[in-house]
Amino acid sequence: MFGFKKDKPPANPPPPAAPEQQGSLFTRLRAKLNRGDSWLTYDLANLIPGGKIDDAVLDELELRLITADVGVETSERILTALRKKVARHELDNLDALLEALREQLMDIVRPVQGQMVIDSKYIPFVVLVVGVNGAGKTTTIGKLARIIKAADMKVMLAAGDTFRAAAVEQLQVWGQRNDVPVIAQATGADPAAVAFDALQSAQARKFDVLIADTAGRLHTQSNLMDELKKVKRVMGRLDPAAPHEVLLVLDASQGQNALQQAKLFNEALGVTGVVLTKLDGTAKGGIVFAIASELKLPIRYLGVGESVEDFVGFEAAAFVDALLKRD
Ligand SMILES: Nc1nc2c(ncn2[C@@H]2O[C@H](COP(=O)(O)OP(=O)(O)OP(=O)(O)O)[C@@H](O)[C@H]2O)c(=O)[nH]1
Repeated sequence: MFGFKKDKPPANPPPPAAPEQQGSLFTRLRAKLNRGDSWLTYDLANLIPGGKIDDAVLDELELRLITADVGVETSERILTALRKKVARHELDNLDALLEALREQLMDIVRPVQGQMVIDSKYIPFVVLVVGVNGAGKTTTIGKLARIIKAADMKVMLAAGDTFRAAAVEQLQVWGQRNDVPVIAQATGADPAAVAFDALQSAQARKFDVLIADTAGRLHTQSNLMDELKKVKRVMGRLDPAAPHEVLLVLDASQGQNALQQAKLFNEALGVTGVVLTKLDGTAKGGIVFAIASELKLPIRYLGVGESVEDFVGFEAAAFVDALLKRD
C-alpha cells in the first residue's frame, strides 16, 4: 500500500491510509497520467474506421511511442511483435491490438517493478537521493518521508545540498511542518560532513531511516560525481553497507535527457532504484519504458504532481493499464 516493504512487520500497525491513498492505484494513476487523453491511445479508435488494423495504424502507434520517448529501438521491437501478429491475422480489431500492446509493454516494465525494502538490520536504513537540480529530489524526499513516517518509522533527513541555501531551507521547512528532524550545516559546508554527522546522529538516536539529500549541480559534472562518491564513501565508514539504497530522481518530462542522466549516475554511484517525477500531464511518459528496457534498474516510485500525496509506488500493471485507459 505504501510503496515500500519493511522486512519485518512494524511493532505497531500502520495508521489507516490517508483519504487520498484510498481508491485504487489504477484510478488515481489514470486521472494523473492522462489529463484528458492518453498520449498513447488518444483517438486510436477513429484511426481504424473499418475496424481493420493496417500499416497506417501501426505506423501511427510507432510514431507515438517514439515521440513519447520510448526510444527508437524499443519502439521498433514492440512494433515488430505487433506486425507479426497482424500478418498472422491475430489482431483484427482494436481490442486485440490493445491487448497485444499491453503484453509488449508489460514485458518491458514487469521486470523493473520492485519495492524498496527497508531492512531493519540497518539502524538506520540509509537512502541516498541523487539527481540533477530541479528533477524533484526535495519534493520526493518530503513525499517519501511522509509515507515512511505514516508506517510508524522514525525518519531523519540530511540536507546535503549545501551548494544551494534554498535547497537546505526547503528541506528544513518540510521537516518542521512534518515533525521530522533535519540535519543541516551552513551553505558551502562539505556535504560529506553533513552526511557523516547525520548518520552518526541517526545511529545514536536509533532512527529507522535516514534520507540524505544531495546537490544536483556543481561547476562540472565530474565535480558532482566526485562529491557524491565521497558522500557515499564517508557514510561507509560508519556503516560499511551504507547507503543501502541509492535512489535516482529523474524528471520524466526531460525524456531522453533523463536516460542519459541515469546512465551517468548509475556508472558513478551504482543506482539501486529510480523515481520518475512529473509524469502528470507529460507527453514524454514513454521514458519509463526506455529506462526499464535500457537500464533495467528497479523503478520504485512515480511522482504524479506537486503535492505530497501525488506519489505512488510503481506497479507495472496499474501503470500500463492507466496509459492504455483500460479498466
Ligand atoms: N508536476 C509535478 N511537479 C513536480 C513533481 N515533483 C516535483 N515537482 C516540482 O518540480 C520542482 C522542482 O522540485 P524540487 O523538489 O525542488 O527539485 P530538486 O531536484 O530538489 O531541485 P532543487 O531544489 O533545485 O535542488 C518544484 O516546483 C516541484 O514542485 C511531480 O511529480 N509533478
